Amino acid sequence: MSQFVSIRRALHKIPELGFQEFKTQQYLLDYISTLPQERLEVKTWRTGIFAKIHGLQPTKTIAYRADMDGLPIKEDTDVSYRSEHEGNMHACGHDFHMSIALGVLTHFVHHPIRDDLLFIFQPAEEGPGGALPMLESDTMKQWMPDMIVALHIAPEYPVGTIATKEGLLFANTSELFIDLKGKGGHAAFPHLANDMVVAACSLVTQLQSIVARNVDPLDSAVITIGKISGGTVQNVIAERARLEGTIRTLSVESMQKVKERIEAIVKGIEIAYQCEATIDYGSLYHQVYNDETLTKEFMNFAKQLSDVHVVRCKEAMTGEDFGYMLAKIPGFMFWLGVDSPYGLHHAKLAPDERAIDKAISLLASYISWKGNN
Ligand SMILES: CC(=O)N[C@@H](CCC[C@H](N)C(=O)O)C(=O)O
Repeated sequence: MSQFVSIRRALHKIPELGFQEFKTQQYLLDYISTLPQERLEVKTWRTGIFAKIHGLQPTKTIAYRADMDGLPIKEDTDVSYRSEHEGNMHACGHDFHMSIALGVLTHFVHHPIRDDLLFIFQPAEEGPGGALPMLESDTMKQWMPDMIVALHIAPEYPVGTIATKEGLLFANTSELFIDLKGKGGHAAFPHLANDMVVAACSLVTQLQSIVARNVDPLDSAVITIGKISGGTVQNVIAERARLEGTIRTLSVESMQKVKERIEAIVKGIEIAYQCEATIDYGSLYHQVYNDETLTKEFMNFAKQLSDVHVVRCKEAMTGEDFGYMLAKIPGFMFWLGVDSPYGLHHAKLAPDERAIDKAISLLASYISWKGNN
């Protein structure tokens, strides 16, 4: 087994939620401290890490970003290295992203190139978002790169395939939390209460009409309610209910429109169910918009490699706070095929680890080429 597959397995065992990546950060720092230090400079930022490799005669800085957090999902695999943090799982591949970053970093510590390289280990991608505050940190201002690259595992593509496109790759996202407060009461006397379970069910159904009836069909949007909670016991009418979800839109205009419609529908629920409602949009993520020139150049570069198959994909309704970095720094993100029968955010996600060494070798050759030219 390659060194970076065992690193991935070690990281897979210790998934931590956003801004709680303490063990993960320590693991990465411990590994980085074993490397030759002459050209390395390492700084921490909250639970994240910046690692700079000083180039031989730098003309620019090339950055590579890997996210670090896991998800609050109970792993349902029987692999020997499954999560030891009950209830948390690396179900979005960030364990892959980090081990690949360490592999590329290790390569360049041993084989420095002309340009400076900056490795960014970023916390809290799944929420509340580490990219924006990290971008505004003093270290980032001091080491601001000239270009930036990141990847995301893609269960639907075979190992050896990468997929990307110029321009828009991932959607604009906004979290969505709606709290409803009515009047609880005895299950036998519904006329004396305002039932928030019924209000919540009606609200979920009405929210689905927004995408169907208010968004331009040629401009995609998604509203997903991933979690509903409410009530206390089977024979008590619920006084409170909470909906937790996410909004995805391809355009900024549609995001605005969707929010206006959510607010109007929620006002209607307040009137119809004689309750109070509050809406919280949580964290927002900027769309991932790939630099046209750099993406095209990368795709052309990768096409020349015999063991890489390049696909020009469609945009996806996934979100990524890497979009904030791309809004400021030219660069791109690409999908890395890992061929799992279960998708991202699934408790049985089983990415093929052969993708790790393939990604390290692709990135090492691309960055060597880019950082010497
Ligand atoms: C690649 C990926 O799966 N990203 C997450 C980002 C979540 C953003 C935020 N918590 C939200 O739900 O809006 C995704 O769910 O797309």
